[in-house]
Amino acid sequence: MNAFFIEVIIPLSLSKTFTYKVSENEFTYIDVGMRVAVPFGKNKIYTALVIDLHQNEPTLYEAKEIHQILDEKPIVNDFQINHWFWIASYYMCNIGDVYRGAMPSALLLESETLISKTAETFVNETELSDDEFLIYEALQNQSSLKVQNIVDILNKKTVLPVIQKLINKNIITLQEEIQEEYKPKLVKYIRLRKQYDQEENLIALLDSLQSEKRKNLILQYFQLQAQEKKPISVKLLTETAQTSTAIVKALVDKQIFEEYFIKEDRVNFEKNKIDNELTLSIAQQKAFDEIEKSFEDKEVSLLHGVTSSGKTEIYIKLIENRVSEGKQVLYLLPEIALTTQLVGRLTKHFGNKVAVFHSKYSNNERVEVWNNVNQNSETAQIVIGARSALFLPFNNLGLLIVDEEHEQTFKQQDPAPRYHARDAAIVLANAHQAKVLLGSATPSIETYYNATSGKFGLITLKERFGKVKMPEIELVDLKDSYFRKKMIGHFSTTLIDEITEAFSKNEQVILFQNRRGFSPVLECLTCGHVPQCPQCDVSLTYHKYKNQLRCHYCGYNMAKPTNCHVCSSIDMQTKGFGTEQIELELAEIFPQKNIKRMDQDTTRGKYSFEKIIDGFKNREIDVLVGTQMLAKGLDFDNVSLVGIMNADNMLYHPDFRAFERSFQMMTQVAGRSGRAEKRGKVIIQTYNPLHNVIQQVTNNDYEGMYNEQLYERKIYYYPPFYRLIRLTLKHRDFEKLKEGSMWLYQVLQQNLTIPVLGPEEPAIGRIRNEYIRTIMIKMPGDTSIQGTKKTIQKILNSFDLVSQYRTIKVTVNVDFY
Ligand SMILES: Nc1ncnc2c1ncn2[C@@H]1O[C@H](COP(=O)(O)OP(=O)(O)OP(=O)(O)O)[C@@H](O)[C@H]1O
Ligand SMILES: [Zn+2]
Repeated sequence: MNAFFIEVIIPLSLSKTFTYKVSENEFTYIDVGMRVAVPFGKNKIYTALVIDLHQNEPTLYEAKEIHQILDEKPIVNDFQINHWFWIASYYMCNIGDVYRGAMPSALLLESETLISKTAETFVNETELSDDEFLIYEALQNQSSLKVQNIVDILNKKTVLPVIQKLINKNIITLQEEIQEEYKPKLVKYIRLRKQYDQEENLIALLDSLQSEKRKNLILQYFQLQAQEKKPISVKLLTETAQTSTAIVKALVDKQIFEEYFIKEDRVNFEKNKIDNELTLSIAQQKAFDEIEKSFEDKEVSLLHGVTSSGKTEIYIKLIENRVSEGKQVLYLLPEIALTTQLVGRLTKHFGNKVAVFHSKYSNNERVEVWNNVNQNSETAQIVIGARSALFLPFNNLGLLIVDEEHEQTFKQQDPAPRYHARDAAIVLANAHQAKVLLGSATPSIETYYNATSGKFGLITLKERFGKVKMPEIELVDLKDSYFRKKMIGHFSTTLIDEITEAFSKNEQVILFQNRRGFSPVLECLTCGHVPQCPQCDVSLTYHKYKNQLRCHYCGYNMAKPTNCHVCSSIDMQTKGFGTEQIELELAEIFPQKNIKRMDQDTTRGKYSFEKIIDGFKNREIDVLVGTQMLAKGLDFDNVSLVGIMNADNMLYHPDFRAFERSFQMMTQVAGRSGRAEKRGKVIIQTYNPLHNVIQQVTNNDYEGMYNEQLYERKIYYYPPFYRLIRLTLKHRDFEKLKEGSMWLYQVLQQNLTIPVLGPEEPAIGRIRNEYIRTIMIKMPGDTSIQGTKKTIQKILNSFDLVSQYRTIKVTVNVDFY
């Protein structure tokens, strides 16, 4: 008798695929790329992916039968399956990790998933099937259900399709989702009531008003109206008239003014806005032609365009061409840059052909995009997304754009798969015979190396759009300023003067400080004790607003102590400074100004980032103080000044990329200044004004930075000349970890003929009570990478077999930088 089998991937951290038994009917029905529910382990059900159909009975175990088939058509294609296996092999992780990371979790239901009712959907009960109704009803009485509960309720095994249907109807959701609605910002505007359009009414009104202040306000209103020729916000009016909102409100109450609201993004602040028809400048057009030309013989090209050179508009033109050929386009961006701002710019050109995909989207939204891409639907012909968009079921890609390609967030660090989206995009493009365009004002050293050595095409754009000059950068020597007492808190008087000047012209300011919280540490002046995290080897950061000490690694927090835990002295002082302190100091110097902070602490909610961006764009916020979040391709037209509060702490990170990253970060932040018409200004406060990197930033000398760094990389065996693999070992038992990592190091050392370094205790040697050791392997460009990885994998497998080390967790990170 013939037996029929399928080969599947299970969404668990397992390197093997598994064989299941199917009937002959199922065998003819199933295709590669469909999902099947399968039993695995002790009575657990998982959503597995079919990658092969065959008739070879497994020899090591008896094949179980599948539970049920979940799809009518494949939802994953061969391009993806091949790409996922490539990722597993290149990044040395399990195929199950890749599958799990690649699929939206709504497509991976498993027996433990918690299901709950969607908050406000109106449900027409008569339209539900019996099974659907039973689940719906159960959720009226219970806040959540497991898949197993649903099996019991329906008294059948095949429940996943019903659950999927309810998800599609938006009646239920999976529990891990964040449910927060984004309401576009409404701005309050003011106008005189209609009857005062008539002059006699207006004169009568002015005569009747007793209060000079009120009269003045109305006169100011007219003056503004004549000047601005656009809606007048309450804020603008009170500012110009130098009066309080109370007076405005009094006039509203008296039925003289009326208030109305407009959605922020409908108001156009940009003076030289061009309508949908897009004309490239001469320089942009030239770059565009060069890119198309370079695509003729290069798979990958780099667009190296200075900040605000208008790279986005060039991308749009390139996308237009591919879309008209009927091809799919993927536009990858760092998560944080995926603002409504950019999405708006693209949808304006391509209307409903644009789909957006990133981690803050709900499960339902993600499944919808997945299905649209899979069906090659026009509504998802262009996908803008963060790195995970790379896993969507594209079957006809023509172009992949990786914007801000130097951003380290393209590399996934945890959990596996620890892939680099830029590099994985190049591999995917190859399979589709699609082209890749990398874009950046500050390319990574590796990419620039590939571009100058002829592997990639290189297109350079040196001028800003509108021929605006690059910002003028002024260095302030902090040592000198402190010595001459020209400092107010952490602000040099030069910076304060420039801020005052910007305010006087109604221009906005961005201040950059690469550290959140109020100050890094609290120190006892008597005994020198600095409170430490009990679970990690780091000192706690002081957050003034919450009056807390917090650990930035594990989230541990405690109320700020009033006296030292060691010597009981009450002389505790803060050292160093973060964004919170800058915000507070500035608020003291400029009490009337609206100062907001943008860092991890203020942007946790689904749309909190957007809200701050909107407020700033809207000019309701005068100063934005923030961490590197500010450096991600944001486009504001009224920022004339950028201040970098302290350039030095970035430079001294223990990392081979510290100088490259400092250059990128400062150049990018500086690039937010003066983007519309006028040349912007940047003040960099530093103790090292003569430091090469600071000089390179000041002179906008990317090549200088590149050449110097490349030289260092060469002599110290770093990328692009060497590829690095880092092994991280963790255990709660310090001695065991020490022994185990030494064992692993020695075996690697004996079996590899390339540099193996370590085992090293990293700068933070313990996190969440686990001690950490790292081992680094350096592979020269000319070694067989696949062969070396195989050897490493074998050694790791044997490490796992040593019984006393079995509890040591080892993670592998390929190209971890
Ligand atoms: N051809 C064009 N027509 C009209 N406006 C343009 C054009 N090209 C660019 N701009 C405007 O110039 C500004 C800068 O462009 P863009 O944001 O694309 O720069 P960028 O090169 O991506 O800069 P960064 O690297 O700093 O993010 C934007 O406000 C954009 O709308
Ligand atoms: Zn901690």
